[in-house]
Amino acid sequence: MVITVTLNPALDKTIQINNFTIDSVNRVNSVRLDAGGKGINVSKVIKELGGYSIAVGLIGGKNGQFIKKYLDNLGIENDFIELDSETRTNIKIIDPVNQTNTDINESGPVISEDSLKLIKDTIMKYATEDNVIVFSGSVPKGVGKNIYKDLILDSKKRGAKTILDTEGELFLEGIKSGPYLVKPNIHELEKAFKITLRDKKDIVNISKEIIRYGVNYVVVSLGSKGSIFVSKDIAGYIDGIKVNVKSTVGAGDSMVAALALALDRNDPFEEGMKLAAATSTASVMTEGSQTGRIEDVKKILNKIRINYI
Ligand SMILES: Nc1ncnc2c1ncn2[C@@H]1O[C@H](COP(=O)(O)OP(=O)(O)O)[C@@H](O)[C@H]1O
Ligand SMILES: O=P(O)(O)OC[C@H]1O[C@](O)(COP(=O)(O)O)[C@@H](O)[C@@H]1O
Repeated sequence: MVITVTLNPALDKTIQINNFTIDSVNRVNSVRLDAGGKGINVSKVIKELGGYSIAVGLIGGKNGQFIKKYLDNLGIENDFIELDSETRTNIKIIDPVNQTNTDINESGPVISEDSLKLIKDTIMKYATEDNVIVFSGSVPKGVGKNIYKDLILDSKKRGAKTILDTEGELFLEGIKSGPYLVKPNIHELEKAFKITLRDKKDIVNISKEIIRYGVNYVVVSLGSKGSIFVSKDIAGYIDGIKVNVKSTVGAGDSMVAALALALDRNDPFEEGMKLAAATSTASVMTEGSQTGRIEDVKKILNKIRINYI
């Protein structure tokens, strides 16, 4: 089974504005609200792909209740620790005219030591040989940068497979614990290592450095340009597929969802990679942080080709 961990969930508020302009008054065309946060998005996509997951995390206030209800309505099992403070709201401004996506993400509430202990205990309850645990997204204020590293080490000790999708110091610390798979996007990689990645060769080289920490697979997403995957023995890329883009929010989460599901089913890695490419492509065809549609995933899957490097 897949367990998704979202320490900093969000109510995603997607606002559509034609010709969005900073330093000016903008008029809103439409607003939609979705339960968000990276792990929660992963659970939503796993459900759409016909899989099963449990969403674990910290929620609070009205936004937290909105998220819980949203998941309950979708039939996604969840095991949240409830906080006194409010879950954040993340604003996504979509401009269909200029084809831009602007994310304004709040940092989230302050977490007490007691709540942190409760969530750690909850995660460890699920850290067994049968489970794949996905750790993704930012963490709320007051939570140390080594949180993912510690949780991954403890989960691995108990036999669970782990996936890490985060950025900055959380990523740099996290990889030291040797998660089974990591999925940075190219910008996150450049920022974390303070380097410029000019071509595929540069991406493969930095991925090999990450593998030295005991990571089995590094999957680097390149937005509309597709993705690159690297393990100790193989490296390959999948070109991006041109589609009608409605919102890129949650594209990376869709990729992680397919990879987690494939890992849980013991599918060959390359099959999981193809599903990840198709699922993430389908996700950009829907509005807000909604998942891609399974019919689109199936159609796109036929077009996905792996090119070995
Ligand atoms: N504009 C796009 N057109 C087609 N596919 C896209 C587009 N943006 C993202 N994707 C798909 O989603 C995957 C993840 O996107 P990316 O933006 O790199 O992730 P993240 O959301 O983590 O930043 C890409 O590898 C690609 O398969
Ligand atoms: O935890 P972070 O890094 O602030 O990200 C949270 C945001 O990321 C999302 O999960 C989308 O992530 P991706 O577009 O990278 O897949 C939103 O739903 C949410 O608002």
